[in-house]
Amino acid sequence: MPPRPSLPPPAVHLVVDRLDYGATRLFSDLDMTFPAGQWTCILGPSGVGKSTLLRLAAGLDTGGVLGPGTRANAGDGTPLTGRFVHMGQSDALMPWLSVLDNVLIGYRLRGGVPAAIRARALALLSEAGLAGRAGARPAALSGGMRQRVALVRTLVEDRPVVLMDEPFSALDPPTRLRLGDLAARLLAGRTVVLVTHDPMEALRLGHRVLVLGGRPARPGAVIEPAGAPPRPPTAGDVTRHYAALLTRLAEAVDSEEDPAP
Ligand SMILES: Nc1ncnc2c1ncn2[C@@H]1O[C@H](COP(=O)(O)OP(=O)(O)OP(=O)(O)O)[C@@H](O)[C@H]1O
Repeated sequence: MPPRPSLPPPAVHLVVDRLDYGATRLFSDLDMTFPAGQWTCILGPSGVGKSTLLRLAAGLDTGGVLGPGTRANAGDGTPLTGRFVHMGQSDALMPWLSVLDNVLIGYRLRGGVPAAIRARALALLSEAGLAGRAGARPAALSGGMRQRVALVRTLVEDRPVVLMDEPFSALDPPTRLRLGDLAARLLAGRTVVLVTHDPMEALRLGHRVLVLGGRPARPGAVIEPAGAPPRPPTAGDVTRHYAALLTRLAEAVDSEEDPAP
């Protein structure tokens, strides 16, 4: 059984009246809700704004000029502070800390690491194929190993809302499959927003799958594959939606490269 989150998962409500980078308006009149306890997987062309959307949901600085109505809250309007964890594209590992201390850095900064959390971190490192690496420094690891450490750090945080930006991108396909299953199992019942470039991964892991496209960027129609995640790659609804999702992605890429006059 996955551990129960210490707090019930809220929905995430993101409103962006506008976000500009110079003359480019990345978002305008965006209003999205990520339902409580579900995985929403977001795909879209490179540069469309997926990482920025995730940063906005996390309340992080985007470096852009925001409209005054921009806000990210729980579905009931309360702040998300302390209830989410954000895993960005960079692994953000501290080079001077060991793998285990990197995984536990949130607890260390908050004043202490309970013995049960330390044991859980070690168990998760083992499940992520990093048994025996707990004492290593990040520089001694491959890119895929470092990404797995960042994933374990995210999982150990035990937050009801999890925002992940391409968490499996540096992994070989079998490891990617295995760690996707691990994350789905451990994060069942949480509110998860996952950015990925992999339609198969989105259809395997998502309760809801959508493509972000256009400029300003907008979410397309939501696909809701049947069955509980993680679905095997051969699941009927994974294969059934795969071609349509690829087509939607290709259309979104085409519209980026060849905007209408
Ligand atoms: N701090 C910034 N200053 C200027 N432009 C920015 C900044 N951050 C993002 N952008 C621009 O905003 C757009 C969206 O970036 P973002 O990283 O969100 O895209 P993405 O969809 O996540 O791309 P990828 O799939 O390649 O990771 C890009 O054109 C990017 O160049």
